[in-house]
Amino acid sequence: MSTLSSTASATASAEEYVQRVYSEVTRRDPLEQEFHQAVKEILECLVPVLARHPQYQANAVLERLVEPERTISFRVPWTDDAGAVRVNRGYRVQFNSAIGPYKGGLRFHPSVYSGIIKFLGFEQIFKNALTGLPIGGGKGGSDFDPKGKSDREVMAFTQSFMTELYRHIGQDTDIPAGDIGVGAREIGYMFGQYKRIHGGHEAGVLTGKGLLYGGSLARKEATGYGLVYFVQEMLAAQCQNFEGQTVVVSGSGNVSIYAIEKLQQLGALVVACSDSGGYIYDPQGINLDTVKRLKEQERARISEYVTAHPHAEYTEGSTGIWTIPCRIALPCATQNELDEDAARALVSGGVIAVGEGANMPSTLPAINYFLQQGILFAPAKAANAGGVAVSGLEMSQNGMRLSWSFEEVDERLRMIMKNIYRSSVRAAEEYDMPGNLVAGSNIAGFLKVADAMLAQGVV
Ligand SMILES: NC(=O)C1=CN([C@@H]2O[C@H](COP(=O)(O)OP(=O)(O)OC[C@H]3O[C@@H](n4cnc5c(N)ncnc54)[C@H](O)[C@@H]3O)[C@@H](O)[C@H]2O)C=CC1
Ligand SMILES: O=C(O)CCC(=O)C(=O)O
Repeated sequence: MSTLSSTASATASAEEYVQRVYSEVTRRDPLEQEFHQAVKEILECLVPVLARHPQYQANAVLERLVEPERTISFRVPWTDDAGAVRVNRGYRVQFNSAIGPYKGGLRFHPSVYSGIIKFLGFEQIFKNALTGLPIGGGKGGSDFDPKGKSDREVMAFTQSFMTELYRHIGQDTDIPAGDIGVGAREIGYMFGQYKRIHGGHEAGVLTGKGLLYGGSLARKEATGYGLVYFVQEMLAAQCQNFEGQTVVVSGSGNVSIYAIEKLQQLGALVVACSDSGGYIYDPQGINLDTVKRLKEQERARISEYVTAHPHAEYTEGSTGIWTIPCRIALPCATQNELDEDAARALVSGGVIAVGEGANMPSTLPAINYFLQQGILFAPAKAANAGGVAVSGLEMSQNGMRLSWSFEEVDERLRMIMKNIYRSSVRAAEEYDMPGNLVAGSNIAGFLKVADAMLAQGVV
């Protein structure tokens, strides 16, 4: 066979393999749509890798990758302020430990079900591999809604959640952290309960802890800052930077707030942000002190921003934010918040770069549209890996019983984001998709995990 026809037949066989694995995923768990979407995006990028390296198919690497090593689901009973007993469902998916202990956040949001936790856990495997740190992939959470709950109710829920979760986690087995609805308050209550049940001060069992009891400086800032560092690399490769650029950032939680902070430090004009109720547009530039006060202290709605800044506008409904003309857009709220219509609106509005701070914020048609239009696109797995990377650094500090300065952690974060950018660019080039960081990051993450799996035999 000529080289050309043997390459074509290897590609056809890899395509058929990917299709078979994907069909099996959808057949086994037909309702887990977000998980299907995450699997589809990755598997499609892997065709050239599988064609070039038949050992992955021969050893059923994909079949093993899409099946979590362990899935835990449990009852979480707690008592509300009126004395009524409430019951939520808790989850922890321990997806893949080929390169280290399971690592990934906990999400508390009413939309949580197995499909959300599995998509997040699956993404986490490759993201964690990209950081270069020895951490495997996992994720967890609950359909508990912290919105409108008193501190006492949140404490009662989180203590009950940890009363079951504690037996499945540990500093060398599985290390949870925060995600949507889980911040410093929730991590603090969970750490207290873990310590009480388990005994001893096992600092490395959770990350995102408060600075007084084993947390790392710069963990709070890490995902947002890391996202901006990644996009900075992508812009620099085109001789561009953030100075004077108009930026739209969705969400107003942990990731968004610290992305906005770093953007403003770098001279960008951030004109909009949002929450699940709607978005604010402030042509003079978002006042971050007001957003921090509303979101970090008062747990208020973003609509209240206009009380302090009457020249700004509030619009109900969060998706309209993408119709605001801007040069750079950073979706930092939630999955599938940016669809193809939104992508078209952004391109019409002059966007040159999109960086994903949230996990899977863009739908597949939106991603394809950006790529077709030549928009610089920083995919979540690579661009938002700064949070888990600094969680890994928090674990290192806990293990060594010391604390690094903010500057030291921030510098390490900057280097990690630079390395993720470079390895994604390199992998895209090696597989003939130059500039496609979606393919590059999926391939670079996959190769590390797949080779570690091969080295460890059929487990
Ligand atoms: N916290 C972290 O270190 C990391 C978070 N992420 C991802 O970043 C995203 C945001 O997470 P966090 O900031 O930690 O959560 P958070 O709970 O601090 O904030 C979430 C924000 O998104 C808003 N939101 C929720 N649904 C929305 C919608 N449909 N439209 C507009 N706004 C909406 C909420 O009102 C809130 O302002 C999630 O996708 C999460 O998985 C990714 C990597 C690390
Ligand atoms: O810091 C961590 O361990 C997890 C962060 C996270 O959940 C994510 O990267 O999506």
